Amino acid sequence: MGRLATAYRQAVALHREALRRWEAARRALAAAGPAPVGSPELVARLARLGDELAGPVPGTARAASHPVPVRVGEATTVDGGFPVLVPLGAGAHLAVDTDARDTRVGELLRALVVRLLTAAPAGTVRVAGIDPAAFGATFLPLRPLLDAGVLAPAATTVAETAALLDAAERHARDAQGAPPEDRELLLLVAASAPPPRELARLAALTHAGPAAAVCVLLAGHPATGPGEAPPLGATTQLRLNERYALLGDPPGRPFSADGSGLAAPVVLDGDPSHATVSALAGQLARATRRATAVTFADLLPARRWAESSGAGLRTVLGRAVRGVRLGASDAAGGAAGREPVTVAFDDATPHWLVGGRTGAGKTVFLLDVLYGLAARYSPTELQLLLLDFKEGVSFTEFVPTERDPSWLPHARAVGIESDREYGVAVLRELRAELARRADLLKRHGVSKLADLPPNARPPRIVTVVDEFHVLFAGNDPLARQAVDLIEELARKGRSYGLHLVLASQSTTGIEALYGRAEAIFGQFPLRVALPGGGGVLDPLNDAAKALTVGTAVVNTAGGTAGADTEVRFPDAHAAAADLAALRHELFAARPAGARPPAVFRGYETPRLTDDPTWAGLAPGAEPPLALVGRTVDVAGSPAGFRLDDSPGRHLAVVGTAASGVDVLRSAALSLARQHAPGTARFLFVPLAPGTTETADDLAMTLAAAGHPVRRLDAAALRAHLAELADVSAPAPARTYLVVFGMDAAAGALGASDPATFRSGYDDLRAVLRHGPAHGVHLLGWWRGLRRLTEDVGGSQNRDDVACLVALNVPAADLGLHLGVHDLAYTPRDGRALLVDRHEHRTALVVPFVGDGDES
Ligand SMILES: Nc1ncnc2c1ncn2[C@@H]1O[C@H](COP(=O)(O)OP(=O)(O)OP(=O)(O)O)[C@@H](O)[C@H]1O
Repeated sequence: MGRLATAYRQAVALHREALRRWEAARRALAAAGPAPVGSPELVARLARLGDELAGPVPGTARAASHPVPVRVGEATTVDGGFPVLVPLGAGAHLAVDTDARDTRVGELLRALVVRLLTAAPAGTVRVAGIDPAAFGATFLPLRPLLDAGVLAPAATTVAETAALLDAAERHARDAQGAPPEDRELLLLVAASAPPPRELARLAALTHAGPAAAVCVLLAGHPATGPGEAPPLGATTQLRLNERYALLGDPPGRPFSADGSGLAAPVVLDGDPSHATVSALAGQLARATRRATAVTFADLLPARRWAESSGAGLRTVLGRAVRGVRLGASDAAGGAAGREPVTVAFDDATPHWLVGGRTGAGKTVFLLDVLYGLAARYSPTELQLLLLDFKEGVSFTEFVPTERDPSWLPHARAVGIESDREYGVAVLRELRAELARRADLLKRHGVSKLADLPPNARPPRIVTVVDEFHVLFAGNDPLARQAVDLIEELARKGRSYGLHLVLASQSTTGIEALYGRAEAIFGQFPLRVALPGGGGVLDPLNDAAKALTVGTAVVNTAGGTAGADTEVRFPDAHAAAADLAALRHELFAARPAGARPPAVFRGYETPRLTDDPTWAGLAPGAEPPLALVGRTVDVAGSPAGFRLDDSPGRHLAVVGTAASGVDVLRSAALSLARQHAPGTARFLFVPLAPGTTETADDLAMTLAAAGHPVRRLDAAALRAHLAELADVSAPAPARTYLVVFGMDAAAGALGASDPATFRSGYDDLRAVLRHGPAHGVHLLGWWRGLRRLTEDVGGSQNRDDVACLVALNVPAADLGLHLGVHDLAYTPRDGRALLVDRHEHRTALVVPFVGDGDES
């Protein structure tokens, strides 16, 4: 038999598997029958068969578990040529004795990479190159594959090669432990031989067997230099001479009986065209995108509200990103595996710390988690407190709005663009809840929530604080309170089913945390690093370095290296319609009598007439309530003062801010509403410039409601004060003296009466002391704190005006006036500090703004 026929038989034997799949090829073989060696007919049939045998059906070869026949070139004989294929894939490797500085070798290696990738299903083969001799140039023509995430940047230094081999060995170990269908092939292509140590490691991989799912293409082996080249396992050897390549026997499927290899010299295939490489890269990138797309539906359970939160809360966050990190980037391009990644609030991970620069997907991540939880647990199992400190819309979708009156039934309180005071109020509520739960556990004789009988078990509460660094900003008393509260809640919350999620762009450099960060964050074992959020991980853990938007590292060991899972999570913003549908579904299923969450919107300007407390005011209330705004607390409770008959029940509004007028107006209007017509009189004294109109408006409004009203000037004010100060006179009707710009009365009040030697201030102070007992109350706006102090007769008399609304007054001055050290107040637009000296009450409030249509 001629050499051609022998080689032909060898080739057929080698490709038996491929032939089985190729029905057409089998038929061609059967039809071939005996043909004379060298006949043109046989050569033609061989050529046809060669085309068909060029490889398996593209995209079907499971190269990780079975070697795939891959074409290397064409054998030439005197009778003609035929394609030569070698087995490559798990457990079958190739070595070339010349390195890629010989262009034929570089071309061959690139052709093999492209063919193997073409043969295998997308996402099942990843490629990493080693190219110390040409500094990676061998792989440059494959650049599109790099961009598609299939090819890792080539390792060119010893360190990079060693790191790559670390990853490859990890990959081999993981693959050996994985079921064959889950393995993916790592194709390691050494364009030239690495240094001896690394070469030995590479050689060892060729002995690791098919289960390691590694295929090595090693050029420049055996090394020509001194020293023994390490023996390779299961490797087809290719030797180059000037014109041809000589192919050794493939492992397990020898061409020859005596080990001499293929009897015909081979002309190696040239470079794949750029178009081929680009097309393949495009196709793989598309397939990767399809395969890695994680959708919002992936996060949802089969049944709504079917889970119990007894032992903890659990939700699916996304899918694990599969694959080895090869060098600086991930050759898998972050391909998502099938395995869902679950995160939990339980004994092991009671609290979470989330980091990520702005735009890294923090809001999306939080929405994914919140909807995932809300779909699994009913509101009797889970409640949410959501706090956002940045300008934005993070949690707006959970609260009723005009456009969408539904809300998330789990949400108890939602703060949007929150004030720090609101944050502290929420934390205080939580601490109160913690105390209630401690009592409950004690009564049942158990030490943690999970041990309570199901019918007595309160819901777990997850509190999310987005941009929490704002809460701790500065080093003022408020920041310290916040830190204290967080520390206590973090320490004790675990046992009581209270869980915290602190998210921020920066977790370092928070002054108020100095010396305590470790104690606090030590209670947050679950760390989530989004892009730019590596700060939540251990400084030695760089797992978050190469993250892209849509992926995160989840670490369950406080950020220490080795406990990382990279996860791809869906873009909740892109699935807004699905989210809304789910929210509506959950809303429709809310328990009977469910109430919407308490909402605090930092930017909102409340109006008296919209306030539910105003609506509930009616004549006959004793003592009457002077409403001035809303408290910055969880419930948004009314802010005001009860004007009873004890000395000092007067209201001073202090500060130059024009909103002082609105505060007085709200107080006067709300008081008027609590008196039947004719039972209280209102004396309006507009002294500050620009207040006449407001005073007149108010006077008209109250008169229309049947209340006796009068407008006074400064002189008349003094006369009335003298009258009202006379306690021997019969008590007048309930009287409210409403003074806009009390400080402007200095001239009128300061002068002493030549007959009695009394000044207006003497009368004023008498009214402040004794007025309330006679039904007389002063409501005054002072533009400066010093004037107020002087008017009441010095700070020793400050209790004579016990109700204070401080607008833009510096905290230091205010603290001095009140005799309070370390007052936590930062004056700003739209906020005021309410102080009731009798009730020892201090609260940040949002004063009502007037709209002129309270009538
Ligand atoms: N899983 C994802 N897949 C794809 N795109 C995403 C994903 N998560 C977020 N994005 C996109 O990234 C952008 C930023 O997301 P997001 O609003 O959550 O960022 P953020 O960290 O909250 O930003 P900021 O703090 O500035 O508000 C959005 O355009 C969003 O669509």
